[in-house]
Amino acid sequence: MAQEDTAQIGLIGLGTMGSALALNIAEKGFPIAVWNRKTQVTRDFHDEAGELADKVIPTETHEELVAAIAKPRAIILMVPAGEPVDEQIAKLRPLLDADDVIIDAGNANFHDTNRRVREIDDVEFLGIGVSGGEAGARHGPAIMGGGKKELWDRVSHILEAIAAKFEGEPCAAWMGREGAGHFVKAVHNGIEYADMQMIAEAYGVMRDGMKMAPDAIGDTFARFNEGALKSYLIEISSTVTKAADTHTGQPMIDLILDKAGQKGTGRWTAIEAQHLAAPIPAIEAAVVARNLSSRVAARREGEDMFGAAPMEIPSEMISDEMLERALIAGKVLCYAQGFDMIAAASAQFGWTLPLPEIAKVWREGCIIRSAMLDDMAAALAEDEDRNLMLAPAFARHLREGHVALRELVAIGARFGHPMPALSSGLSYFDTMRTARGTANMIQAQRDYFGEHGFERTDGIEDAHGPWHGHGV
Ligand SMILES: NC(=O)C1=CN([C@@H]2O[C@H](COP(=O)(O)OP(=O)(O)OC[C@H]3O[C@@H](n4cnc5c(N)ncnc54)[C@H](OP(=O)(O)O)[C@@H]3O)[C@@H](O)[C@H]2O)C=CC1
Ligand SMILES: O=C(CO)[C@H](O)[C@H](O)COP(=O)(O)O
Repeated sequence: MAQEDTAQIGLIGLGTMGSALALNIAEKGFPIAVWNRKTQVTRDFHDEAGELADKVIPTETHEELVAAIAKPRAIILMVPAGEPVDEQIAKLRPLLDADDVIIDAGNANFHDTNRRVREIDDVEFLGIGVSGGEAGARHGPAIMGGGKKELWDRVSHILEAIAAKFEGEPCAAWMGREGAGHFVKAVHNGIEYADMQMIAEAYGVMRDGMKMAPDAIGDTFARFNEGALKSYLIEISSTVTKAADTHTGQPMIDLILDKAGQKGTGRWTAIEAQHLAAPIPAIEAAVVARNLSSRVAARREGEDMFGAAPMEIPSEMISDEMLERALIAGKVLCYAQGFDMIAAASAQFGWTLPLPEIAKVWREGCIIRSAMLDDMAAALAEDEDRNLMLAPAFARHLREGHVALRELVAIGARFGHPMPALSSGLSYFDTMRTARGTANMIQAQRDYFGEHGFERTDGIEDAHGPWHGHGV
């Protein structure tokens, strides 16, 4: 086939995600012009594109890139969030026409996307969340779009073509105005953090409490993946636990330092949840767990002083089945918290975020894809305002799973296995089924020291206690 000389779309940033996305776009039949900061990367990318090379137009300047794309142009940015995005926008703006659109497909902070939508008045701008890692970007990611609907409609034929499909339906949809797509992607990543942390906690129980070898742990995760837990994260947990290091032949997992990295999306979700007063304790606990994991030296000092926390758990007290049931309950609670936060943002920002559609988009392609998501989409379509834990299908999982979750968390406390996400999930569950909580004590204390007032159970509002000589 002859080399195309006009591209239907452009892409900046041929790193892990950008290169995979560009090949996916080319493979779906859309000629694409590409540019990368290091020019050699662009040349190598084109040289290595194989039979897709004819659909890839390598360019070495922004001017060349812009000239290679059919009008009205669409250019995807796939560079690190923050300054690199602003820099690329600044370079492109003088070269583009008013109806051209820059599409930031990285993991931007949605506040930055809101700002860019407001500030960029000479070209169009869309912010889209893309999930699925390298393999997803190459063969079908989940895509969460944000910005003007008419702009989304203009490029959606390309985005839907490259997206993952669930029973033929593209996992790509418009979420709402401004930074709505990046917001939904951030919450996706928050759920991802919590789910990963819960799996890591179960792994810790198997490794240190049940003294299981990595291969056996991998087999257990593989078994979990045949039931209600079926999901990408459980599947890859099995794969990574069973892999051997090519240099030493030892289990790879044993050679990885227990210090988790993070690029920001989980933290942004936790921070935003506080602004929204949206309760997402399992997600927050997962962010804290990553932060704590980085305190390697301090943890070693702690172990030297107090002794290692995790102890072997008597075999009659623990089982695979308990772990599986606890993880099922935990997983439901991760998603319930995430969707609750999305609903809170929808109300706060006036975005009308489409909750059932979000669950549908997450059914394939993304990192948190799971067999539960189709049922979640149905439950949210039935009643968007109901917390997912109250929907019959998920209430059933929780009825069956919370006993195991409770036993596991109790065992964790007794035998020194930290379970920040699982225990936060349990605590959330218990709080959410306690009609009479204990915040009356908080209110009494606030009123005592600050005359803050409280609402009485008999309906009297802005009441005060008798502590300083006056009541009601
Ligand atoms: N990796 C993943 O699983 C996922 C990542 N994302 C998001 O996608 C985006 C890209 O991530 P990823 O592909 O993993 O990152 P990589 O580090 O693999 O690639 C980064 C790319 O951005 C370019 N770049 C870096 N800094 C600048 C700059 N200042 N100006 C211009 N170009 C720059 C690099 O160019 P050069 O070759 O010249 O260094 C490279 O092409 C990020 O926002 C990330 O959060 C989203 C979903 C999943
Ligand atoms: O968006 C992603 C997956 O959905 C990226 O892989 C992201 O980098 C994951 O977050 P972190 O690096 O903080 O673990």
